Amino acid sequence: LDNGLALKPTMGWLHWERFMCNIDCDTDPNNCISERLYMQMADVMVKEGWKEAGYEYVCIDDCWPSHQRDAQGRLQADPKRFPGGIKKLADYIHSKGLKLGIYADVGDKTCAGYPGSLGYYEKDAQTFADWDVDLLKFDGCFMNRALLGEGYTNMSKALNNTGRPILYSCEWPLYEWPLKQPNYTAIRDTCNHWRNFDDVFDSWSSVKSILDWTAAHQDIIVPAAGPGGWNDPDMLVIGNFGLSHDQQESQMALWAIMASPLLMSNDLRDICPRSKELLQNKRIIDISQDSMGKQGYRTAKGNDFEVWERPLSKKRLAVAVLNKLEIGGPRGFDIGAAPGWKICGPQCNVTQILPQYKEMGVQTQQSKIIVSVNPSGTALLTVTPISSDFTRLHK
Ligand SMILES: OC[C@@H]1[C@H](O)[C@H](O)[C@@H](O)CN1C(=S)Nc1ccc(F)cc1
Repeated sequence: LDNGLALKPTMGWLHWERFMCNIDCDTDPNNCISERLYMQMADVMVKEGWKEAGYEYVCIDDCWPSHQRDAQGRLQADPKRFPGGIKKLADYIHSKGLKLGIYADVGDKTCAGYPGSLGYYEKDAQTFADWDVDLLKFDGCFMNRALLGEGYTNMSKALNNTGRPILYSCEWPLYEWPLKQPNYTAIRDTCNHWRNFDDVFDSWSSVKSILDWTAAHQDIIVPAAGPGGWNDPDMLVIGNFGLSHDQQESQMALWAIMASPLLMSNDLRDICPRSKELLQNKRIIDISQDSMGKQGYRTAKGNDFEVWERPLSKKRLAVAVLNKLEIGGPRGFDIGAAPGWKICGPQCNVTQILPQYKEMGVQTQQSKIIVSVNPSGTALLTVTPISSDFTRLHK
């Protein structure tokens, strides 16, 4: 969507996978969906280097509203859980130099049964603009599938008509695939990023299913990605409970290769240091945020390895090698066998980023570079060609 936003994949935090629809603030005040949760996350994001690393949007998901619209027909936050209201929360988030995201639904109700926006697109868009909201995640539940496109495009226009730049995150293709293959040109024209596939869960099988779906549909979805519009494979679940450290490295590496939004869903108030270091790894974030904005894709698969590659600016290439075998120990893979290796001519610089940082120095087309990859883990590297005139001029 050409609204000047999401020129790089959106980075931030989104409550859903970790906090879901926990509205019991009486017995669980620290984890319920309340203004306090987002204010505390914002505080931590500033204090603990998340903002500095690039994480900017603090996003509310489902279950924030009251079940009734107000007398003017406007959505309103649950008064007990958001006593200050959304505008005041946005002011607080902005005072921290961060941006606020909110959630609504194209149909009659949200997926959790709160008021939907069908019939209220203009009013809800104006309400969010009046509250100084910076992002809208627009879900697709309780909607006639044949009318999804109309709904998503009408809300896109409504947001634009408010005059406030609001990043528009859609679930249009996810809900349309069961009906027909979505038109990704229309989707890119309408949204800043779009969910294509099932909700992520805190498990390796969930992350694998998202990668398998993405690879199976890459010819259709990858060309649609670029500055202003991205494929959204859903939240980062790094820092929670279900992924081993190797699997966390796999999600971080492959979400960067896929040019995916980096929206964490975890508890930043209580996260293990290794996960924090991984999520704040500058070299991986640089791949994700690369200025050329071209999505990577799976280039090889075999012997229970997968190679995913992403073209980067300045003729560089990011290469990720995923070991899909979940038995045995670390296995060696020759990066020289990666399809993209042909860019290493006559020479190239190779830097390994995961599982640990290692400068591998100058290599040639014929180099044999064996990287060790743990079961369900990923090795992530960048390859930088050294052109011959460079070498001649810099002898
Ligand atoms: O209610 C909101 C929740 C999150 O926003 C997800 O990111 C959205 O994809 C939708 N969503 C949920 S749980 N959707 C949903 C998931 C499973 C299901 F059987 C019915 C609805």
